[in-house]
Amino acid sequence: MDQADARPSRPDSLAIRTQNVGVYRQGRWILKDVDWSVPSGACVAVLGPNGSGKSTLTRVISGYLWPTVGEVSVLGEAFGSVNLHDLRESLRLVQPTGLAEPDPEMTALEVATTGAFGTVGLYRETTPHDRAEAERLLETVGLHAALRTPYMSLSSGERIRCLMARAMVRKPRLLLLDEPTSGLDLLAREQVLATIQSLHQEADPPTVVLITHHLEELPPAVSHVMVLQDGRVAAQGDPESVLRSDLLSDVYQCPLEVVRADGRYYSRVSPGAWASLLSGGARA
Ligand SMILES: Nc1ncnc2c1ncn2[C@@H]1O[C@H](COP(=O)(O)OP(=O)(O)OP(=O)(O)O)[C@@H](O)[C@H]1O
Repeated sequence: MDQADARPSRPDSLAIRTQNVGVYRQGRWILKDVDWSVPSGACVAVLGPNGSGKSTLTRVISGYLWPTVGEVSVLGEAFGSVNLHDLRESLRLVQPTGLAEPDPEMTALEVATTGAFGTVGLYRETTPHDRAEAERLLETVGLHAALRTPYMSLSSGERIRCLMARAMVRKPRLLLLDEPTSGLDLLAREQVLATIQSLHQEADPPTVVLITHHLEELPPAVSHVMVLQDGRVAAQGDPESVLRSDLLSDVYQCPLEVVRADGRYYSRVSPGAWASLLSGGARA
């Protein structure tokens, strides 16, 4: 099995290891036989269509869902023998919408600064170092002009970049990005991808797991891709070996051609295929 390239800083350690992980719900396996190893410091992607199990796997990795079977280790700690609360201090999950919605009246800088303690309200004192780090990260993600802008006035793309800056304030060792480009227009999407790429180029970067439906949304930093299909691993390995037209046509049940340019990947679907998509050739 192919594994993602290790970064030189921590070449020997695995950020994530799952063995035979399965989640059984309502009479079926929504994840099954998931074996996955992610070296520390790598930027990896989990790719798959709707319902393939991406969010379920994310919840397992972040310790919010206990698998029915299998072993999970995150940041070298085996689930079952680690205090998950302590472990979560070292990881951050970023989602466009979620339970952890910031107070809309807080400024971008205040929201980013709350990353110092992992909650979304300014419930604790922050240090000048936390604020300086939040400001630096907001500049890194291209929000230097929006430091004093209320969160509610930020665009969707700016909000997600603000949340990514927030997630980085305390230098997490694992950063989970769950469909960060969902609902964004082209410019906002590209700004988020540029942000992922630049955060990965920070000194001693966290391991990044990017969850997405679309191969267009993989920045060149991604060194390993796992493709999920119906809760199973359809393929995993380096992007070039995994992002193949035949494989993805099968996974997405749509005849597509994968095009590669400048370290990125794109899917092309010919209008000639549309008739078959509407006549039972694709998912109902
Ligand atoms: N608690 C549950 N009980 C039963 N089925 C569930 C439960 N949670 C998720 N599922 C099902 O498991 C499958 C995988 O769901 P999941 O949300 O992990 O997929 P996904 O790849 O993240 O999908 P999407 O891209 O649409 O967000 C789906 O068919 C979903 O309906």
